[in-house]
Amino acid sequence: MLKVQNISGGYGSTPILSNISFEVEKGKMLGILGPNGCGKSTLLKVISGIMKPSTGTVYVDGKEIKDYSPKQLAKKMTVLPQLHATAFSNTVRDTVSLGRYPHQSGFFSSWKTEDEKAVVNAMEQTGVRKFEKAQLEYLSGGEQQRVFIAQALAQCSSLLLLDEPTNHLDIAHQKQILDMIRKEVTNHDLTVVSVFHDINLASLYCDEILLMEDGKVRAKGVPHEVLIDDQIMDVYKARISMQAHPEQPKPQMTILPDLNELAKEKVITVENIKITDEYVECKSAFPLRVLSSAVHNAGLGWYSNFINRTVQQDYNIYQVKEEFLQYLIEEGFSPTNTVGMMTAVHTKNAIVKQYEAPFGSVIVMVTAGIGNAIDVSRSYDRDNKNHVGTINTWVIVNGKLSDEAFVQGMMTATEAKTKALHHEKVYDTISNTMATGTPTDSLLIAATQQGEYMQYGGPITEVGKVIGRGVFEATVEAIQIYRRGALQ
Ligand SMILES: Nc1ncnc2c1ncn2[C@@H]1O[C@H](COP(=O)(O)OP(=O)(O)OP(=O)(O)O)[C@@H](O)[C@H]1O
Repeated sequence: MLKVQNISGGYGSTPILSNISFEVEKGKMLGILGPNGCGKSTLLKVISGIMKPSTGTVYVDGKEIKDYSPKQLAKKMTVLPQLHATAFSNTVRDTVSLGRYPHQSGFFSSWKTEDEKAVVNAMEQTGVRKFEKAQLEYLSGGEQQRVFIAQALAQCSSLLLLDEPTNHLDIAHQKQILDMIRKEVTNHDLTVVSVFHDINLASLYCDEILLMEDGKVRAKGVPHEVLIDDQIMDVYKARISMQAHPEQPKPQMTILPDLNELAKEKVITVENIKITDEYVECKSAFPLRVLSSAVHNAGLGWYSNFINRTVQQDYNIYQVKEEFLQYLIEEGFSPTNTVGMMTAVHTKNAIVKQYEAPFGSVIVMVTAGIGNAIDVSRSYDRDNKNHVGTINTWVIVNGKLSDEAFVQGMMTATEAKTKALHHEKVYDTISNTMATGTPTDSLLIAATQQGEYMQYGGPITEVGKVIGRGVFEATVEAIQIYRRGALQ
């Protein structure tokens, strides 16, 4: 659909673009990214024919753009430049109707049903029909932007060139406009080339990304191939981290700020752990990075409080999440800053230990109810009912863990727990084989993210050695206490 070949050019004698080549297939959306001043808008001007390159060629549908008449080209291609504050004295409807000019023979003299349909449809899609009689100059920046998007859509061309289309729009309208453009791409084979400043929106909505740097193409490809931490940090000269999107296989970027307060030394010790009749609590003055399978706030996040709450054996497990949230609120815990587990084991049977390591200390907390212990390799033989009996484990590391160290730390802790069950000869009473855990065990790995950086958390790393030993010893002790009949 669009082929850009060896484009170089600039303003006067100042070169801006240098040997740019790429293609966009029909029905695809390409996002152009790059730092301020790298030449994104200049490239759009060359593609649209507004600016002549010093060398190179732009083809649309196999034909050079210079071989199209302006009207023919406007039927093929619509350009939405960056919105600048200007006073427009036109109504919204008239502004959108201007998009139909390539389809007119004499201006407005040949207004047809299909023109009317295109204008109304574009106003409805962009949510501006309610303003159709209003003067454009009285609309907000975001509303004006939507009117210009409607004008571009009313043109009904097969190639849309957009320069920061969501500039000025709030998140609901960013989503509405981009969802709508995406739908046109997917359902009606519209081809889109759009400049973005928001890397995350470009990643979410575009099939491919063209990353520019100093007037050149630094990379082009599908979002996960182009939006790589090191490459983005190098091009934008900013510290960032790429994370997985919760619903789509599209990487999302987070800025990593250089905040001084992060540098202050922060340490967790056994003094931070308090045991009441109702729960074991770890209260920190600062948030820790946590990966857990807890009841409340499972997954990866930052939290300052962890609680392991004792409940009665007849606790109604069907409304656990709602009830736990209510409990946290009543007890004065911040639901968004607390990770919560529950157990039928009395808090007085919790084992809390501190281990010193070369990088700092590690705190381990375990409560072990083994009345429902199972052999995971034989769980297919069981019913699906939940019974009382859970092993809850916390591992709190005074150190800085990578994502893989968090996951490896969980594996190391799980293996240590299973080894403790074997050491204590805990059996699955149904299969009559050695148990490996219980069906409802919870595990939490937390790290202060201060001090020594640890890339790995497996059994022979410094942190893995402490996790392995600590979880094993604490779980053995917790099982022995349980067996002494201390369960309430
Ligand atoms: N009309 C002009 N005359 C002279 N120089 C210009 C003109 N327009 C842009 N430039 C220069 O060309 C370079 C590229 O500008 P361009 O607008 O293409 O960058 P951009 O990547 O779109 O930037 P931004 O992200 O800030 O919108 C900049 O150094 C800019 O100052």
